[in-house]
Amino acid sequence: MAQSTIERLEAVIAERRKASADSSYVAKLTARGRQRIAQKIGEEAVETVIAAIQGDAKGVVGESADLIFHLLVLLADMGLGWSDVLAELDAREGTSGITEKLSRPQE
Ligand SMILES: N=c1c2ncn([C@@H]3O[C@H](COP(=O)(O)OP(=O)(O)OP(=O)(O)O)[C@@H](O)[C@H]3O)c2ncn1[C@@H]1O[C@H](COP(=O)(O)O)[C@@H](O)[C@H]1O
Repeated sequence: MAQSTIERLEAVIAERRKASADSSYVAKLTARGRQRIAQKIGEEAVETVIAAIQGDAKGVVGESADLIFHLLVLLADMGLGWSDVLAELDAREGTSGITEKLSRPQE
């Protein structure tokens, strides 16, 4: 099966975690610790929110990419992966009242 963009990026992040901090952003950020990685997620989330409020669609796309990238770095640092997040979302499928309402046949 073809790898998704997220899966390819996860593999790159896993590899770059082992690189030298001089040659890799992932290695440099990882060396600074989980608190700093988490802080970067907060910063990127705020930048996404600001772009959204400004109606800056290109900005939202760029900041969302930064946000998801940093989230993947955090998941890797915690021994987790995107598949864990997808499994959680799958488990929630059909549990929301809104989803049930939307999927119920019209009377
Ligand atoms: N997708 C990304 C990616 N998105 C954002 N960034 C980096 O995230 C940083 C965010 O910018 P900021 O201005 O907020 O932060 P900064 O001032 O550079 O750094 P801080 O000291 O503030 O943490 C920038 O340095 C970007 O280069 C990324 N760095 C790497 N990747 C991917 O990760 C791969 C491995 O990268 P290296 O680890 O550098 O080899 C690359 O091939 C890319 O595919």
